[in-house]
Amino acid sequence: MSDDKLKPLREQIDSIDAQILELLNRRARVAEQVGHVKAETNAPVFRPEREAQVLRKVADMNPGPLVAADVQTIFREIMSSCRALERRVVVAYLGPPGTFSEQAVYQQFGHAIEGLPCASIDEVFRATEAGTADFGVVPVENSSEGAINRTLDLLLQTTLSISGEVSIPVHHSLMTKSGTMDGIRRICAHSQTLAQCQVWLNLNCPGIERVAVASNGEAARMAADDPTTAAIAGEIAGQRYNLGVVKAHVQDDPHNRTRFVVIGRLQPGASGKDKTSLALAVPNKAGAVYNLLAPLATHGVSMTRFESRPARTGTWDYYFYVDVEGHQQDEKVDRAFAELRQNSAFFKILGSYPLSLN
Ligand SMILES: O=C(O)C(=O)C[C@]1(C(=O)O)C=C[C@@H](O)C=C1
Repeated sequence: MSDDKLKPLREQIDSIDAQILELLNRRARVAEQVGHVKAETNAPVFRPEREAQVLRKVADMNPGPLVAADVQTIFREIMSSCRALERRVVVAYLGPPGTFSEQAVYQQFGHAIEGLPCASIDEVFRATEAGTADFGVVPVENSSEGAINRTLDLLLQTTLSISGEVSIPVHHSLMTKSGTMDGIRRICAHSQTLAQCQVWLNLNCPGIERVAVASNGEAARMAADDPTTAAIAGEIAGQRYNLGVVKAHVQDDPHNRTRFVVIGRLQPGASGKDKTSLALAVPNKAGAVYNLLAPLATHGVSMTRFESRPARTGTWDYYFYVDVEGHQQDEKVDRAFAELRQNSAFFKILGSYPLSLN
């Protein structure tokens, strides 16, 4: 009975799908032409500022009933596939596959890329600096645990620039091979993850040893090999290694998020809604930090993040990591930076890039 009613509706869907398919391939052929123009001038294939503009535009134009975020997900994949016709970009990230870093890669680049899982954050920087990867994606801060210090240290030294940011919700699950805690003697996860779950673990698993390992993906792999080991990781990592969920959402903060940055040789142009990251240091004397930041206020540039990190060179006391609204090519940002540079003992623009969509 209901099939009789479904049939004409499905015929409509089939006809619309045929039109979508035709349009998608028309779009892809234009992207191929863009690829030829870029190849003639050796221009970069991935243009994050253009992709950000397209994603903002489709969200603004979206009449519904599809929700804007879903429309953006669809268009991100369309652009990813079109981009892959020009060239498939290689993106290094903290592996193994199944980590939140891999999710961040797909959220930024879509799925039509070649992922390069690396054993450490250092390795992601090295692979990108060496040109083995076009881009790297590294975690920079977590909403519960704060800065990822290794990334901050490496950003100071690298010749690469930040060309994008991605923020993703981080929900951790306790998982084992059997899906129960029977016979479990240790719980493995990355040290940041253990810290993000410590209240829950103290309450629920007080007597079980906690072991920090290189990544949550590695913890999941270990749990798959050993029935006495439990892993805390994202459920995608658990699925990859066939683990059973003992308890979902064991992170202490239900709104836990991690922000990642994209690093590479590319320096994106302005997209209209951008952010610039800086690293600075001042001589250790009274009022120095206040004076350092005064030019931002003078030129009306908003600071969205301020982070300090002890300098380990012995030359200065602290490095400051500052994010401001705007692109370094914006006139007021450029003027403020010229003054900041004069007040600083160390001044490095880490990169200007489009604001993340979430
Ligand atoms: O506009 C471009 O430069 C393109 O290459 C096209 C396109 C797209 O599919 O819209 C693909 C890749 C770029 O990163 C940006 C946009």
